[in-house]
Amino acid sequence: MSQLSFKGHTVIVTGAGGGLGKTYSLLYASRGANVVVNDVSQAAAQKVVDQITQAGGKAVVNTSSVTDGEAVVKTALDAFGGVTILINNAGILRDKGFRNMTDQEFDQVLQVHLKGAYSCTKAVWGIFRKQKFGRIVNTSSAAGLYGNFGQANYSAAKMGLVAFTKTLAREGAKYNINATAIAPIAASPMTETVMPPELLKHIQPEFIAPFVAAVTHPDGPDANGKVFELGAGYVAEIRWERSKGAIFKTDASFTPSAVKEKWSVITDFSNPDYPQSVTDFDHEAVLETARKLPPNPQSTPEVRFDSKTVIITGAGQGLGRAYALMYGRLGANVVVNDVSEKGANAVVDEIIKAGGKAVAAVSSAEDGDAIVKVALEKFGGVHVLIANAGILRDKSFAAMTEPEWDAVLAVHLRGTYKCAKAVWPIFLKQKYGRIVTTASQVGIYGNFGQANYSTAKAAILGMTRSLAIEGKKYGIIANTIAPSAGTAMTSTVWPQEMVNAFKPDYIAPIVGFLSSEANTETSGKLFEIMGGWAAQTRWQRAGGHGFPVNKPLTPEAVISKWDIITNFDDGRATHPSTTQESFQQLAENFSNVENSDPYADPEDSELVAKAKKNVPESVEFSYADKDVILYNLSIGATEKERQWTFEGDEEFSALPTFGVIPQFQASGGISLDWLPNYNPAKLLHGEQYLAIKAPIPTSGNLVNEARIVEVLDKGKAAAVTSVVETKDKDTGKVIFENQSTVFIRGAGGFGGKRAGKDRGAATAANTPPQRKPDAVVEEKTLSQQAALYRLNGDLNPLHILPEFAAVGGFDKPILHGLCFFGFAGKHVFKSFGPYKDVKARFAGVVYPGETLVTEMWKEVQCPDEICK
Ligand SMILES: CCCCCCC[C@@H](O)CC(=O)SCCNC(=O)CCNC(=O)[C@H](O)C(C)(C)COP(=O)(O)OP(=O)(O)OC[C@H]1O[C@@H](n2cnc3c(N)ncnc32)[C@H](O)[C@@H]1OP(=O)(O)O
Repeated sequence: MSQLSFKGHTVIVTGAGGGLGKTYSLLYASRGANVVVNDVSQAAAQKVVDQITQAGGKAVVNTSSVTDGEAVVKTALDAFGGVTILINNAGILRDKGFRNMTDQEFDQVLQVHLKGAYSCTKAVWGIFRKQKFGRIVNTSSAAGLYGNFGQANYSAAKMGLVAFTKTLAREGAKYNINATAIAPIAASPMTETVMPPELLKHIQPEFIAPFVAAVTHPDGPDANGKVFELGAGYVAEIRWERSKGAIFKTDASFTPSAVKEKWSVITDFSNPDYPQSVTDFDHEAVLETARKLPPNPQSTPEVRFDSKTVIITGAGQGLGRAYALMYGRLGANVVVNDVSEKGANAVVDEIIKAGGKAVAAVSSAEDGDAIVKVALEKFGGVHVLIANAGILRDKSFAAMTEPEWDAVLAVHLRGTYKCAKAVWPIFLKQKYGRIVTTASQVGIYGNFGQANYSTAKAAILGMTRSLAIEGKKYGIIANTIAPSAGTAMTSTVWPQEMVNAFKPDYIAPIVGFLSSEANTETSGKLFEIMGGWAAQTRWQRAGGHGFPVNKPLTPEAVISKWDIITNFDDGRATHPSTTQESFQQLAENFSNVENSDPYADPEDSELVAKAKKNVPESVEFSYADKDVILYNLSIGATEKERQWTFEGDEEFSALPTFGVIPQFQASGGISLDWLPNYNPAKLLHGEQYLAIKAPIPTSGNLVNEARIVEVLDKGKAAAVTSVVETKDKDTGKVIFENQSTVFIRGAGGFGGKRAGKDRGAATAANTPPQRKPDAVVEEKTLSQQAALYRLNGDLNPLHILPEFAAVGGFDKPILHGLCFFGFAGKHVFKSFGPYKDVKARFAGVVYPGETLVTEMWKEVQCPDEICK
């Protein structure tokens, strides 16, 4: 495809003073875009702008904080009169173990990554809608997708951006606004602080920028709402994969013990789904199945919470209330948190009346310390945290106000953070704790009108995964649920019928099992739950494509491999569940070095280098049974050997050395007239190597690719070796590899190198063992052997015209090298059976009618590990 141009586009790149942002800016500018280089460092941004303008590009500096999106966009409007592409790239790190992370460190990271992306996107959104074009790239991270040690803040922000992207994609689609999330691994001033230099050299930002350019170009591939992992030349899409899940009867037998009994069904991914949105689910079928089920079998001992103290936030009604009542029934000390004193007290009364133990903790979920204080004062400890509190402020992104964004993020995300933070030291100390946080299907798949809510919910998932990792060795287990239940919150958006069918009571048992002592294994996982159905959801990653690391990557190259990057169905898809697993596949690409000219050799003279570069067109070879029979006959097969001479024989086959025939026109067609004093009559076949890589078909269409691999100057003569790969034309499967050396007398002395490289089996020594041969076959060739062999395709007059042979220095025509090669190959086959490769040096000429003697030794090669 022709080079993508960004002429007429204005691109805002945030955090563009270094690393990825700088690389994006340079690439866009080199492709004709106007670039707004945003960075809080004036000096760094100016440097990038200078570099662009010196190269003839157009760019301006903006030093506003990304949380002031209006100011960033104003620079674009002032300088270039518009904006078409926004790359939300700015970011900071404040890595800390969760125990030591300060609120400030948490807030700062969320502020720059999440609020920054929100603010800049908000500022371009109206413009994009009006002009009916816009491209947005949000920068996520593997740490967000999978969680990471010491990055609870960063994981939250980065996972939040995934859902933000998915919601923007839904809302922007009809305005031709596309949003894409990337999880790049690249060396940058930010990663330099956390990664070893050895690693950094492999993960250059230049491998990321072409992808970003490709997905933001108007003619780019469809990446709207999609998420990609990329780095070190490797690129793959990831998507959600959901287990079929388990269905429970929604009666009194739906308990945590019943959930335990069916846990392996919930987490069974043998027949998964790939939902695209919150609506990709057959509610009615689930309810129908649930209704018909017998009471749920219970595991023993019963899952209970005696002497465990459980904090539930937002427990005055809905889901939180259902949880509180369940825990009360199962023996727990229940701390009922709610902002509503009335709501909290009512639930406490209900629990106590039923014989349970409970206390109200009336405060905002953001005041985690106050809630934990109540638990400690009343019950002397805390073992379980169910972070459930939440609010909705649904609005289309165009209409959403900053307070609406902030309020939702504060209650859901900061509330969950503050409560987790408050219980964390207690959990660490007692080496026990269970956390269940609340995401939403909206946070998994994105949803129209819920940019704030989906972002907050996904952020909770990212944070929880980091907590699961950090808590592991302290017996702390943390999971996230995405419940759909009829609650006061959902009743504003759901029809009444659905609210009734999806009772909060049907979520509680799953939460109960996850938060119980009985759950010792499941941590950092995500579950979708509703109406008696529960399933696990995880990432699936396409097999992806590894671009060669020694070649600059281009947007065009990315687009050319789009089908592979986004193909989940070619059997190569994986399920990374940690940053380490995610990174492994990227790291495998470190060694993906493509030799643009695999046969180039720095020692080659200009003459030779030029000859090697001259790659002939591929040559096709079609053949039928009779070509096989002719070949077999021409190397001495008889009418009695019907497997070689009668096409109707059950074992009809080609003799193994037939492998030299399909390639002959390709290797023989390589031009040699560039050699000094080249005379075709002086050419002799010097050596042949044949590898048989697949069963030999008795007819077919093959295709041959030939290259010169080596040219040696033997003083008086030249020795030229070619390599030919023969493939099945339809399947591309390699069937033969040949390496042929021709020896051209009188064409040497051109100043080339004398000795060749080790090409493995193709340059194997030809010295036979000292002992007597294990087998000897003698066979007389026919006087017309060469005349017959010619018909396989080598029409060299050397083998038929005495006058031509005379110029070559022979008093009569000589036999084709490959003819007596075939005889010898047949002798080996008859004596020892099939072989996979064969190498010969033609050390002397053979005249038709002479007798060939093949002496054979069977050598058993002892593998190193046995013989050492
Ligand atoms: C399929 C792909 C396309 C192929 C197209 C082929 C078209 C066909 O139609 C052509 C043919 O079939 S011709 C018939 C078959 N070939 C022959 O009969 C050649 C027999 N060999 C000879 O005559 C000599 O070995 C001879 C003349 C080759 C060499 O003898 P000398 O000149 O005496 O060489 P010597 O002094 O022993 O060694 C000089 C350097 O050359 C290397 N060498 C020797 N024999 C070689 C050989 N057969 N192949 C490759 N290299 C060879 C030596 O190792 C030596 O190298 P160095 O000096 O670096 O040690």
